[in-house]
Amino acid sequence: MDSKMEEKSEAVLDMSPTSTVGGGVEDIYGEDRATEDQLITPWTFVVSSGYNLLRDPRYNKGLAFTEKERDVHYLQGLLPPAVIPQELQERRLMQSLRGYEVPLNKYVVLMELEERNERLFYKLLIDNVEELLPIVYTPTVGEACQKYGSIFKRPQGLYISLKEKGRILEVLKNWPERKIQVIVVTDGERILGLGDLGCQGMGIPVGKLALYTALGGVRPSACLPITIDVGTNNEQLLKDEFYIGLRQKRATGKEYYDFLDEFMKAVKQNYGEKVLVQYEDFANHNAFELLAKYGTTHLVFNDDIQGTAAVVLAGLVASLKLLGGSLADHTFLFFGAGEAGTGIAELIALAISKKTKAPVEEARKNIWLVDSKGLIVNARKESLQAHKKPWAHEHEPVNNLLYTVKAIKPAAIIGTSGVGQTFTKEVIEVMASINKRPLIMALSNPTAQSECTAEEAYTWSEGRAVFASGSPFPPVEYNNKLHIPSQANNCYIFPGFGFGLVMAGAIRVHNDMLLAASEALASQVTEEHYGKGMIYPPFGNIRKISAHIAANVAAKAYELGVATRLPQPADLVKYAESCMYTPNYRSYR
Ligand SMILES: O=C([O-])CC(=O)C(=O)O
Ligand SMILES: [Mg+2]
Repeated sequence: MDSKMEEKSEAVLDMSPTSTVGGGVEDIYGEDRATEDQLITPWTFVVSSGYNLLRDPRYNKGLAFTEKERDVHYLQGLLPPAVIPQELQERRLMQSLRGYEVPLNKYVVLMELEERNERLFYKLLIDNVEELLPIVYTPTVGEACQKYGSIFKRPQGLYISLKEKGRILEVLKNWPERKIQVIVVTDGERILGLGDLGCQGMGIPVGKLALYTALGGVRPSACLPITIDVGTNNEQLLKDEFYIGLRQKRATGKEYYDFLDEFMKAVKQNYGEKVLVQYEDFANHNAFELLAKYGTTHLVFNDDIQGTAAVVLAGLVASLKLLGGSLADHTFLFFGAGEAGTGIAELIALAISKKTKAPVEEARKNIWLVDSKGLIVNARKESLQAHKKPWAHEHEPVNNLLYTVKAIKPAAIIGTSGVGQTFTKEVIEVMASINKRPLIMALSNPTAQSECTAEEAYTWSEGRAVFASGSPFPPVEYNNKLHIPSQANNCYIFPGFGFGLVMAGAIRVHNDMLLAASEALASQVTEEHYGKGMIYPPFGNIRKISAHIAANVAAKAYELGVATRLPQPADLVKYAESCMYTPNYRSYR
């Protein structure tokens, strides 16, 4: 970049209230204030018609355009004569989708549909959520990220790479929508349990935001997927001729944090205080720091730390119906002490402390964590990362999961390590010998990273396990009884949680909102579900569940004084339902 350009790009960032150039009220894009040498984006809005209308995924209806619409919008001749309703389009597409055996092919077909006809895509997703969730989300989305370079067709979100350093605000302005409510951002360093996938991690923000709309009701145009590309340490990708990202090792330290700081500032400048930034699949060594750093200045939420925590806490609370006792009566053992492990552990401790009025430090004592070096104990405290230190309890060192289970005798083992097949037959058998109903949570994603399968958990515990996993498993018949595994995945929480924040115009996230979301989810599990061994409600009702979560979260935001949309609606559940995006076609004048 030459020095003149640099000057300009710095100038564009200088839109502080102290700038000497005047600006109109709510001149959030700096267009009024800009001087001649400052850069702005020349926006135009056009009415779509004819061929362009068919190519516009937001408004395209394909063969569902009525005769009148075809007349008025210059579509005659551009479509075959048949006019078919959306329901028939849906039926036809589901039939063709079911014809594909390979899940990745289904993924590609669905993404193409999203690119072609957005409302039809969401109609399919909402009406067939249980069938399509494993395609647009874990496990298939993991494979899609691994092969993203080969299946890439069109960008579905914003790529912000180190090449754009100093110009991130301009890059944000290249996105065609201005009224963004939710951003999901990754830097691709820890995609599910698959590790560093660099720029190809984009599949995750795209998938998460599809669920924001389908499960939570946030309108698609208000969602923005972002991948921050600071390089990758994945040698295989660096050598892959089809890799779509920067071919360099990851930037770290000051360079990384300065870049993220520019991003966070640009986001606030461009979209204001109320845009939600959801951090997704960052590596542990950055995730905690980013959340702590921006939690006090921005509306940020880390799905892997906080979303997973709220979901798992809900499942634990629900499981008490099957296990008996209260949270404070049980011992929990985590295998994996990263974002998910410590995030869940901390929220359990907070929930116990609120209930028993004991200090959080006291509540932590029945919660044990194992990392790659073994049980986290006091003797290791000096060398532990900050997020692990609160979990160092007094115990002799143990560096094997089986021995740890024997020593700690937990009611639940919760796998959050990203390493598959670690809950062995011996581990489950010991859990079953200690507990009448051992709670086994194999949370790592995608399926191959699961600590054990549902079938293994039921078989090895002779049908007594209460089982939940991060990625879906089919029901298992054991001893003539059908066991229905639960899917303890953060997608139960984040869509409703984010929707609640947006609804209330919240400007900060608070732990009490996580507890509120968790309670709302647990309250949706019924006796019928318990009877089948389930500790989460089925996904079929997810929009209703999301409305309850959103309402509880919004209520908490109002109570805490961080809601800006006033006055508070009288019935928040009804209000949430009434605000949700619906995918049926609209009629065009
Ligand atoms: O994406 C999912 O399925 C859950 C999640 O956040 C992760 O595993 O990182
Ligand atoms: Mg994640």
